[in-house]
Amino acid sequence: MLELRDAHVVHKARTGGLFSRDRVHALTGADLTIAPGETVGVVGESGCGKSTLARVLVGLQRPTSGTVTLHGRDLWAMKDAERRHLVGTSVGMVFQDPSTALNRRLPVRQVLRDPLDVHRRGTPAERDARVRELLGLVGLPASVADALPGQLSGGQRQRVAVARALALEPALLVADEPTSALDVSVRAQILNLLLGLKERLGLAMVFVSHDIQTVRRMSDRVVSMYLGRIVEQAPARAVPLRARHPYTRALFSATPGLISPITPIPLTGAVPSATRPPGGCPFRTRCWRADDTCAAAWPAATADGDDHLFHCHHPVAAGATDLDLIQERL
Ligand SMILES: Nc1ncnc2c1ncn2[C@@H]1O[C@H](COP(=O)(O)OP(=O)(O)OP(=O)(O)O)[C@@H](O)[C@H]1O
Repeated sequence: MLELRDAHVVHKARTGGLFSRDRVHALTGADLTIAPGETVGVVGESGCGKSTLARVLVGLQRPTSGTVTLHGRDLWAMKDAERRHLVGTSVGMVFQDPSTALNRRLPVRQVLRDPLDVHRRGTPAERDARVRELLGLVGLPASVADALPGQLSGGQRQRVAVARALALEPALLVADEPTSALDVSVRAQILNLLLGLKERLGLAMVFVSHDIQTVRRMSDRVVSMYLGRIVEQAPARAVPLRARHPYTRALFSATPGLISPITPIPLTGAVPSATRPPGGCPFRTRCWRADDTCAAAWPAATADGDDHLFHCHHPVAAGATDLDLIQERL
């Protein structure tokens, strides 16, 4: 349904609000395919390019190079209006903060009608009916239609944002940190809502989150990113113990309660700057398994069974425990 091929995003770096000569490598050589109905979770430390990947997938960010193909059509080879129509009707996006994502001056009814009006869906009466249907779909009473977003709770606002994303019956929903701006008490409700909608509507979903436990619970496939690179894609049931990339293992071992209460696999040093990512494998400066080979070249993808790809010259053995890796690290 959606395919990225060798997608790169390079930004001009900003220092103190001014552009400098440096370039930020936000996304490097990303290959990713999203099949109908599947949920792909994206994990990685802050600044690794998760949001950039999401923005590229929904056509909000044009890749510096590489292709994005939606329903077999190259997004950036078409006219702007055509692309906006194709993306607008096939992909819904839910952002992190519903307070800024929704127009505060418009009542919810108009927020939800907007995409229907823009894409001229149905008659005015059918659009009103769709607004009522959307509110029901996300578990909100019809009376919410008259409220302004500011009169709603954070959880209700995010439900409205989900409803708006679903207005045109997209086949794919991309959710970038959809719960991180919400109170802990309502996070589970929004996650359950998304899971329910996915089942009910047969949606494919890309789910970006810092919360690794949640990504694992929500996803069929987990994509692990480091410094702009997708380093591994594995079935959610295979992580963490059958993940093969040392970074994926280290990331998951730092999540309390996931495997065992032992200390995480220690990584040395800080994440290098995205303006000067190390050549070869960018993780090599922190990886306990790295050697000269890792500096020489970015490793090609290796397959480990169906639906599992990793980029590593010295992968971890499938099934190695955290304790095995900590001992190896020492
Ligand atoms: N418009 C921009 N101009 C310059 N640099 C940018 C821009 N957008 C993103 N970046 C940089 O690109 C890199 C990737 O950013 P991105 O927001 O995609 O990461 P992320 O993994 O989503 O981070 P977080 O988890 O903190 O949201 C970062 O180094 C970021 O500072």
